[in-house]
Amino acid sequence: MNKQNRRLVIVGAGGHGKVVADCAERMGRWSEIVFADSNFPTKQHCLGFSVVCHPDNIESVITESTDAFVAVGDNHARKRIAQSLPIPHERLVSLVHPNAVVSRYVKIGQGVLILAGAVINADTAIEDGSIVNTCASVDHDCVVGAYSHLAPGVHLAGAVDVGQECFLGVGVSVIPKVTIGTNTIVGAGATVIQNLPANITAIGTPAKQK
Ligand SMILES: CC(=O)SCCNC(=O)CCNC(=O)[C@H](O)C(C)(C)COP(=O)(O)OP(=O)(O)OC[C@H]1O[C@@H](n2cnc3c(N)ncnc32)[C@H](O)[C@@H]1OP(=O)(O)O
Repeated sequence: MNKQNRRLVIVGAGGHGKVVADCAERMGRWSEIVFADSNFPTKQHCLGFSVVCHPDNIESVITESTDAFVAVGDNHARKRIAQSLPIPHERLVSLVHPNAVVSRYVKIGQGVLILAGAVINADTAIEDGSIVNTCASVDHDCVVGAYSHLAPGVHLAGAVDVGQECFLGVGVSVIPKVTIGTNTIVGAGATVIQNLPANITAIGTPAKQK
């Protein structure tokens, strides 16, 4: 990709948006990074990058040389926004921080974020719209389902299957071969030692339904 010609529009200029912009800048692939945010026009800048439009008007700033990224922490909102963006799927880019260690045998979807200090080992899949946050690790043969979020310091052992739109809070650990059902939340600091069903919140060590 020619850096001279490409612009990145980040949707969401909140705290998560700052981390995303910093990551994108470090990647050095875009000549210009701007935001679309629902507080526009009141909010004009974020970290020194311009806020150029409201997300409802994002079409006005998208050209053939524009890529986009949705920097919204809430899994369901991120999915909804990503799926309604007026941009070809392949230009909903994934961001991998240069200080993440990602095996070349990892399959990464569109709109994925992998932040500094993350380690992702071989034969793992990180599906569309997922977040592997700062210093999280995902070991061999795992699946992180679409629009899930592994918060900072989450550790997945080998062959863990995290369903779609799950949220694992800061510092969660998961032992090998565990499956976590779709849309389940695991509270900060929990240790998951057995399968968790879909649509629950689990906390504690060992993790149990709240
Ligand atoms: C860069 C970033 O910041 S990324 C974002 C990272 N964010 C996180 O990691 C947040 C993780 N969130 C949590 O752990 C939350 O506490 C949740 C989602 C598990 C629960 O949230 P809520 O439903 O609002 O629960 P609430 O705060 O009302 O607590 C309910 C009970 O569960 C307990 N509880 C809540 N979270 C936890 C937890 N992680 N571990 C153990 N107990 C917990 C509370 O002490 C409370 O107990 P009580 O009823 O005996 O008083």
